[in-house]
Amino acid sequence: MNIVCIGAGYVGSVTAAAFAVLGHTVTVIDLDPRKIEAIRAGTSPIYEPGLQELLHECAGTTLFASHDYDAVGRASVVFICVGTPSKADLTADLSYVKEAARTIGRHLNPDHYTVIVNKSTVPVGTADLVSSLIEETSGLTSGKDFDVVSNPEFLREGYAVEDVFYPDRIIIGTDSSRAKTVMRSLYGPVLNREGYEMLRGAVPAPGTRPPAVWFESGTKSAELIKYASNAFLAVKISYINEMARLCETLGADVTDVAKGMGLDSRIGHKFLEVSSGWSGSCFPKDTAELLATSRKYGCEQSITAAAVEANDRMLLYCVSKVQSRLKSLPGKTVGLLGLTFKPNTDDARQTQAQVMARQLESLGARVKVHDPQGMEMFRRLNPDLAVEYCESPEQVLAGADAAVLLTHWDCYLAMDWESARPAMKVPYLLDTRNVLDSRKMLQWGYVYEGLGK
Ligand SMILES: NC(=O)c1ccc[n+]([C@@H]2O[C@H](COP(=O)([O-])OP(=O)(O)OC[C@H]3O[C@@H](n4cnc5c(N)ncnc54)[C@H](O)[C@@H]3O)[C@@H](O)[C@H]2O)c1
Ligand SMILES: O=c1ccn([C@@H]2O[C@H](COP(=O)(O)OP(=O)(O)O[C@H]3O[C@H](CO)[C@@H](O)[C@H](O)[C@H]3O)[C@@H](O)[C@H]2O)c(=O)[nH]1
Repeated sequence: MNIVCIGAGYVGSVTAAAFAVLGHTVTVIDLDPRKIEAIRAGTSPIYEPGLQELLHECAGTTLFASHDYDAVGRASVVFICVGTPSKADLTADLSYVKEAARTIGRHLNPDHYTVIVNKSTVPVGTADLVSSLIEETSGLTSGKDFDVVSNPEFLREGYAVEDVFYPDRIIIGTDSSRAKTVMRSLYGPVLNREGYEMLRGAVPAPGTRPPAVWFESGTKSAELIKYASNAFLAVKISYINEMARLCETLGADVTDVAKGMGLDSRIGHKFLEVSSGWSGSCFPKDTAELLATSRKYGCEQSITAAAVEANDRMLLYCVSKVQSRLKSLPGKTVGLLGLTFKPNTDDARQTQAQVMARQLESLGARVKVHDPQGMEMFRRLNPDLAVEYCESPEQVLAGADAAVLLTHWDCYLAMDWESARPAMKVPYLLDTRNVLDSRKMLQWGYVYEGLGK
């Protein structure tokens, strides 16, 4: 099939590479010339494990990149994978989706049927909006010349390649049987887990993951499934983080509590890992949009609202731990390890580190930071922060009065903490992920604190 992906970001570049490796002819379109150049050269425009290998395999043979929309006229399927960040009023900014829809309309081929698939996370009703914008600029008729399908994406950054080939479910929101047939044929190899042979071991062996579930619904339900899923996961994390604070007060251990809870198959172990809170380019904006829309329709999602509040409180609680340990922050140096919202990504949009660095600076502390992949984006997104960017975690610890481990990158787990300790002015370490060996850290002279213990 001839496929187009509009947007070469975290979703678009992985989606495009995956379908290209499965043998389709794919053109990825972006406005950013650096991303186009990178894909053409077979190099990854983002840091995502496994993506580089996929791009290397298909760039220039089945995968092409362009800044113009000409390939839309040849495509049977056009994916929309552009960003939907929050606007000032916290609703989703649909300007990129609308612009993409209008431009697709100007390039659609009237001589053949096209399916336009929205993968961006968008408010309920956006598929209908996209459909009417395409009708406006193409002069074609929805349901006859083209259909718009809602196909929300559930990939996780850091595991995006694995998730695209081995999704839990594929949600297809459309009433058009013609569009459903096209989508089923496109996703056939993914449903049948056929990607493995072609990927030469880049993803888990067949049989190690349960089969994907194909689920059809109306467009509105499909759009809401995405927000409902993200909000539910955010609730789960906020729940365990709040429980962690209770554990500290009562003398229980949240790791044991989470393990014990997770043994109930109705609850499960996933998303019960303690942290300073959830963050990143999805949960904050998606919970905000869900709340804004639900309020607009007089149907506030109070559980999601509580999860957001608890999440904000959790981060302030971590700041207060540092503050109470150091007594006063002016003149003190605090090191932050981890600027991305999770390991194995360079994505530094809306992270815990961003909020914590701001809080600490406003309280008078000097802040030093390190991240193995996220420093460039963090610096670009936070030009007003006066933080010192360090080349190594050891450099962050040197001379610091306190350090906070925010993101559990492997390099922080593997570093020589024993040798790094003497360089700290005060060896206080707050491990917000509970990933370091507390016994060893204490033995090496750290004033070590986890969360919920
Ligand atoms: N990042 C994730 O893990 C993830 C997972 C699932 C769903 N989503 C959703 O998918 C969407 C995309 O997310 P992302 O993280 O990939 O975004 P991103 O910001 O990384 O990438 C979006 C890309 O679209 C390009 N773009 C914008 N307008 C364009 C236009 N008119 N024509 C061509 N290109 C255009 C931008 O230049 C950018 O490269 C969002 O709605 C997001 O919520 C993201
Ligand atoms: O037990 C946990 C699990 C996660 N987190 C944090 O929660 C945030 C989100 O983590 P994760 O969900 O793994 O990252 P994303 O890549 O943002 O993926 C989420 O957001 C995507 C964009 O919508 C969806 O596609 C995915 O299904 C959904 O998991 C990060 O800050 C994590 O550190 C925790 O604190 N504890």
